[in-house]
Amino acid sequence: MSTPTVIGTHVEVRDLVVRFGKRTALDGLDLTLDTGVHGLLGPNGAGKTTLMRLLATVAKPTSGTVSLLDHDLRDHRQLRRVRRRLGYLPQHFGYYPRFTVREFVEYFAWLKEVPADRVPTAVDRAIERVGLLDRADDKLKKLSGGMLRRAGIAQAIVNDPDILLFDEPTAGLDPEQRVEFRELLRAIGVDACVLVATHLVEDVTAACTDVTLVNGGRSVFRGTPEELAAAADDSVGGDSPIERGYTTVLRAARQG
Ligand SMILES: Nc1ncnc2c1ncn2[C@@H]1O[C@H](COP(=O)(O)OP(=O)(O)OP(=O)(O)O)[C@@H](O)[C@H]1O
Repeated sequence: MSTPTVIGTHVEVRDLVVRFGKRTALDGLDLTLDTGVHGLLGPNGAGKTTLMRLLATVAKPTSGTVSLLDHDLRDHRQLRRVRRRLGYLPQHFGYYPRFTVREFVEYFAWLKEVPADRVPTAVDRAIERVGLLDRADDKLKKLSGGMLRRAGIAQAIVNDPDILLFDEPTAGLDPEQRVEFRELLRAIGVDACVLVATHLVEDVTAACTDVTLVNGGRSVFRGTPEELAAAADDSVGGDSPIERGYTTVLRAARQG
């Protein structure tokens, strides 16, 4: 069956709760996302990775609903269709060290059921977009940390996904690569829904169309990077307006 070309809402999350024993990671989170580059900010333990894992369909909620591309994830066929249209770079990703960059990206093309005749072109294009073509035949174990991250980005984009989830994608990238990565985000975000969890507010300012701030498993702010910067209280410390806005909103949320 072919992939539907008409896409409604990309991500629709309602009253999402995730508990690990007594610990509540997500506490009634609501989120709707469509095309664009969406930043996900929040302090350590806020629930960002938990949310990413749910959207990547590798974990299930305790309660609440997740709808992706208007598909019901409880139905196996719909889930499989959605997975073909997803890209995910986890915070810590596993890989076979003896795979070359090309083999690694090809493997994900196969997992995403990219048609066999399109695989070579899709793999080359993904590797080229992260600037690793000259290292395409190197084994992963020979790459630097930043290059490995770029190989991780290449696997996430190889199927030209409609929903792209990046968890801390710029960790380990050098400044030039970070700038290029943000350009890549902006280009992909024209047609796709890109969600980027990060601690680097510069990434949000430079690349995101909007930002969601989570704290204690709840969304405490949603707006443009400019609106977050405008929320800043002058008495709050920080090196940039958006850092001050982030701290101001967070403190207000903590005070209830
Ligand atoms: N597998 C797990 N078992 C138990 N608790 C977990 C598990 N995964 C996450 N948690 C808890 O859920 C909460 C949210 O964790 P999560 O990793 O989603 O936060 P985060 O916002 O991604 O944090 P960070 O910025 O440090 O990466 C934390 O309190 C964490 O300890």
